[in-house]
Amino acid sequence: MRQAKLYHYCLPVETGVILRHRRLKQREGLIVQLQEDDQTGWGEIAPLPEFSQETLEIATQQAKEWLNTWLAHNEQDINHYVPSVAFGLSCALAELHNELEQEANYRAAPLCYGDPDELYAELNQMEGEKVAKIKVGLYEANRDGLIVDMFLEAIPDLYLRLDANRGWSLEKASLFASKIAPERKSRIQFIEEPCKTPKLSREFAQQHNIAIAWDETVRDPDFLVKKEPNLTAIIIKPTLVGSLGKCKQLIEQAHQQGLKAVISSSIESSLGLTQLARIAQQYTPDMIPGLDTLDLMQAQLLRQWDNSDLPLADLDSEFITKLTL
Ligand SMILES: O=C(O)CCC(=O)C1=CC=C[C@@H](O)[C@@H]1C(=O)O
Ligand SMILES: [Mg+2]
Repeated sequence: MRQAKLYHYCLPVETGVILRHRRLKQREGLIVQLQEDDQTGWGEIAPLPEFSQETLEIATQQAKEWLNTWLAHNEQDINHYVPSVAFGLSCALAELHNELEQEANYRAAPLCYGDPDELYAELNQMEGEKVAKIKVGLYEANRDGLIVDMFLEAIPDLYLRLDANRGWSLEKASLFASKIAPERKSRIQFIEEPCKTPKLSREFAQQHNIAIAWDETVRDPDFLVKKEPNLTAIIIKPTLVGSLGKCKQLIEQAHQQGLKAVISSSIESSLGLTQLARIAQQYTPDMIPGLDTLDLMQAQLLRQWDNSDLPLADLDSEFITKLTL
């Protein structure tokens, strides 16, 4: 006997600089629940404005369509659906079939939203491998370079991930690089998409001997995982990429080529985020995932993130509405 439920959620958030061109005040998405016999599976479908191609309206329409085919035992291949829908449904199916382990990797790389002092305090308390992520390309390249170099000098066991979201020209990226002491460059694990095009990013990496990672490029329709000089990692944001199966394939291809694969958030609620932490633990166990986004929200949804003090909202809360299928 199959049952399916679909909910809409809307949570207050303060995304600050993380989304660059748009400051979200609320994060909206869908929650799906599948039940079969005595098993249950949950999933989150939450297209991210500015990053996802699809709107929430399209995602809702597609989710309803798939759920109705599933209820009729005639389900369609989820890979034919938009990425957020394919991902959320595949998580619900994976839970239903007990294919997603419970153990999670909660060691997210702390994100710096602009105030270096805050990150400094957090890093000094961090146990084990020290890895943090800083957004660059929002202020002057010169300033970014000085701040990054200061962190690397002040904390000798620190590794940094940087993210420019294709914000720099080659000149600006070079100005940034000129501020980093040569002996500290190797502690930049990577810069995600430093320049406006992948071609310029490659040129930058080669000229300055700084590692890069693909994030936006992974979502290009003709993207193929390929080892290249100075490329160390690919960033996988499942909500933007698609089904769990597709993400697993990308991770395997990256590992086969000696590249790292980093599971990263698209600002999902704690429901989706804890699933991402479980996916990271299961498929990229040696890699700290990029999941430090829960604190942008004012509440958690249905599932508790390790050690978070945010209130936990349930299905009866003001943030959730049930939809008809
Ligand atoms: O990857 C992480 O460590 C956290 C998530 C993160 O940085 C992002 C999430 C969503 C949109 C972005 O601006 C940003 C990114 O580009 O990677
Ligand atoms: Mg990025």
